Amino acid sequence: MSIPTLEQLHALHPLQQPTYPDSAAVTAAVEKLRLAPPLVFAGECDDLKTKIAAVSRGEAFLLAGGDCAETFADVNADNVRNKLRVLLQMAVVLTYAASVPVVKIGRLAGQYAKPRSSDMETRDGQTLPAYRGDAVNGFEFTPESRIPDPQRLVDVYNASAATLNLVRAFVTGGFADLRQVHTWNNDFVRESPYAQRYELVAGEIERALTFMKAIGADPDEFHRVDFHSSHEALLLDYEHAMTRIDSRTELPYNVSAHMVWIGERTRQLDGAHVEYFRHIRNPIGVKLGPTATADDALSLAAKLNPENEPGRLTFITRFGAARVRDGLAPLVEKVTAEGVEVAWISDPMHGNTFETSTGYKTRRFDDVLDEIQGFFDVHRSLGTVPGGMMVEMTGDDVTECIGGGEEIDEHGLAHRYESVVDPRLNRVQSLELAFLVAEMLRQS
Ligand SMILES: O=C[C@H](O)[C@H](O)COP(=O)(O)O
Ligand SMILES: C=C(OP(=O)(O)O)C(=O)O
Repeated sequence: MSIPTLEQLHALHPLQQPTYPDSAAVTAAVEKLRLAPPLVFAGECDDLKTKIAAVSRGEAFLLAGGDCAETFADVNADNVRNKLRVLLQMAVVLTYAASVPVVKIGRLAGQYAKPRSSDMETRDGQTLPAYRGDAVNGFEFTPESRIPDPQRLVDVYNASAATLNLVRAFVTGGFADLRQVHTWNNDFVRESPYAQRYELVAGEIERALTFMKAIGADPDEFHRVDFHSSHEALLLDYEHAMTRIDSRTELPYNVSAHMVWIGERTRQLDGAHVEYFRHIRNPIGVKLGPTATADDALSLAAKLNPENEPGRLTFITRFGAARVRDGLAPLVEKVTAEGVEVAWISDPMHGNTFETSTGYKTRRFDDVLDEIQGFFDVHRSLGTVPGGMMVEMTGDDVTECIGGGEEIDEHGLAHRYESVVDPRLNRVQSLELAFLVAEMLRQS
């Protein structure tokens, strides 16, 4: 099946695309990207697909995490390492407490484009185009900065290449070695009860490793981890330009990330995003929010995974804590009854956002936790598999979400609010979540 041309996709009027003032500059950027080396290889995407198939059978748990929106300014070693470190800590906690392998996926090395509720933003009486991520325009609230610039698509490629290069170096070059479990915790807030709890887990792992080594077992898996990249494939100019035919199979793959997903706002069955996604062979995700019906899910599965290939399709559900129990159950029930192969993942962030009286977009830690609990409850009651979670988090001590052990309140948000779009769990909240979800996983 050959992939549609970019012109054919644009003829379907894709939603959430920027309006560029200079179309020749868009063509030039796209042509440049078409010649760029791949960021990932098709074989790596296939490996991830196999792992997600195991997730859907309940043999592994998927942990996806990273920024809501990456920024070019944050492409540096400290930032990438901090994010990776918390993800590795979360994965260790989940693996140790629940005794299941964890498939690790970063929302990184490409998560630069954001769908927005409104095209325009007004501040102090001035109205400008909304910020749509560094892939599109600048965050600075000036008319010049908010003009969509297609050169940014090339910048996304370069930033993603630099990030992925660092990630690959970290995960294979010793940083992710299990013998570093203590080191990952070194500069953690010592008073945090979760850092202390983590120390206990790390101590037990260390003893187990020493024992294994003593009996002559020191497998490769102790020294390196598999880590995968993902992002919302929103900007079709970029995603189409980053699609290549795999020389082994002659099939098209998006080579900008191992896994890509379709957002809640662009999952229309006859829309351009679904049309593009049905042609690529990567493992793919689709967000399903409270307006999704079981028939929507079935139609999406039929179109995106007609061969019902295990690991190909992941539904990432984001109903909100208040609606997850009633809303998710009918979907899972019908999709399962129809024999559809799918991994179910909870996104406990996007259905739980609200704005404080002081103007901060935030989420309550308790709502995030409750949505995941609801997700587990639904799957437990139906005998299906709660496959994993995708969270917006950072490795830094930001104050963007309310609650958690540190008890950040509305006033505390101002202390260190750095996200350019949606609020992320900070380091302590992320680790705390991992311990609480590990408990749910153990019980399920
Ligand atoms: O990350 C998701 C969306 O891009 C985000 O929630 C949209 O936010 P908005 O409603 O402020 O546009
Ligand atoms: C935009 C996102 O989510 P959703 O499509 O679910 O709103 C996201 O995950 O960044």
